[in-house]
Amino acid sequence: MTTVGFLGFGNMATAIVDGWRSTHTAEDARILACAAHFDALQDKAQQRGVEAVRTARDVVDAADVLIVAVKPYQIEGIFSEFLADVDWSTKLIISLAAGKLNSFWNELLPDGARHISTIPNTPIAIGQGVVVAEDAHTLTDADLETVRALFEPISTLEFVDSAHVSVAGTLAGCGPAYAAMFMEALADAGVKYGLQRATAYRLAAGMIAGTGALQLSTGLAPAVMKDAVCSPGGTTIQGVAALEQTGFRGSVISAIDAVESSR
Ligand SMILES: NC(=O)C1=CN([C@@H]2O[C@H](COP(=O)(O)OP(=O)(O)OC[C@H]3O[C@@H](n4cnc5c(N)ncnc54)[C@H](O)[C@@H]3O)[C@@H](O)[C@H]2O)C=CC1
Ligand SMILES: O=C(O)[C@@H]1CCC=N1
Repeated sequence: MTTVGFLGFGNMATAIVDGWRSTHTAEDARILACAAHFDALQDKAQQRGVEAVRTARDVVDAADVLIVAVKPYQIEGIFSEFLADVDWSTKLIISLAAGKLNSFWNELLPDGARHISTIPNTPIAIGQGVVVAEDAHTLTDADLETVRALFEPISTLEFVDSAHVSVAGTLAGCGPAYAAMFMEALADAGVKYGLQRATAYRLAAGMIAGTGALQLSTGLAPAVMKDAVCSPGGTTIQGVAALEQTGFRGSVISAIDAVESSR
């Protein structure tokens, strides 16, 4: 039986376990987790059939697959407590930490450590995530099969070269926040015109889900999809023109710029 250990059990770790539970993935694994506050962890873990343990060292010692789900800036401090005392070649390490790539892990861990850097996103909680994985890693073929077995049932797993893994992770990993803001703005507009908020959310979310599914299914360029909605002299093009006046596309690109320049 594989033991999967979560170092940190916050938003992303719980989303992954929720995704596994909703897709009957990793059902025969023992799953354990630690967090900064044991009492709060116990509730979250118990609800999900996860064993709560007190320290990072407890997780590391028990885990065959170690999922690093603490904030990126915490990693070195946490690992320094036991770095020299662990046989890292016995562990498959999956990092979720934004900005901590293969080169970081190569420097932190001794030769022979088996690690891969990924950036998941929150829709993984319902089995519809995107996981960006760096194509430079130190995993064996068998380890890669394990990564696929854990992530493919709950996400689209996309391997990206080291030079582009950061922006890919930003687009897919931070993107749900921006998509949620778009949904909120559409709903606010609906409410402004008298729609019930719950109705407005259903409409906005269904529209975004359907538009994404249409693109994935047809492979159409988003520009073509937009043109198909804009009849000549029609109403949608009025909205397109208004969005351009306030720099809609430029705003989105600036958001990605802001994330990338903060790394
Ligand atoms: N939230 C998201 O949408 C995404 C998050 N990530 C990455 O996932 C990682 C976790 O992010 P979130 O889950 O959002 O953060 P979070 O703040 O929700 O969870 C962090 C967890 O680490 C625990 N923790 C803090 N100090 C600890 C310590 N000394 N020892 C053990 N556990 C400790 C906290 O108690 C908490 O359970 C980050 O590295 C982030 O870059 C990556 C992609 C998307
Ligand atoms: O904002 C964050 O730090 C994480 C990284 C990717 C998405 N959320």
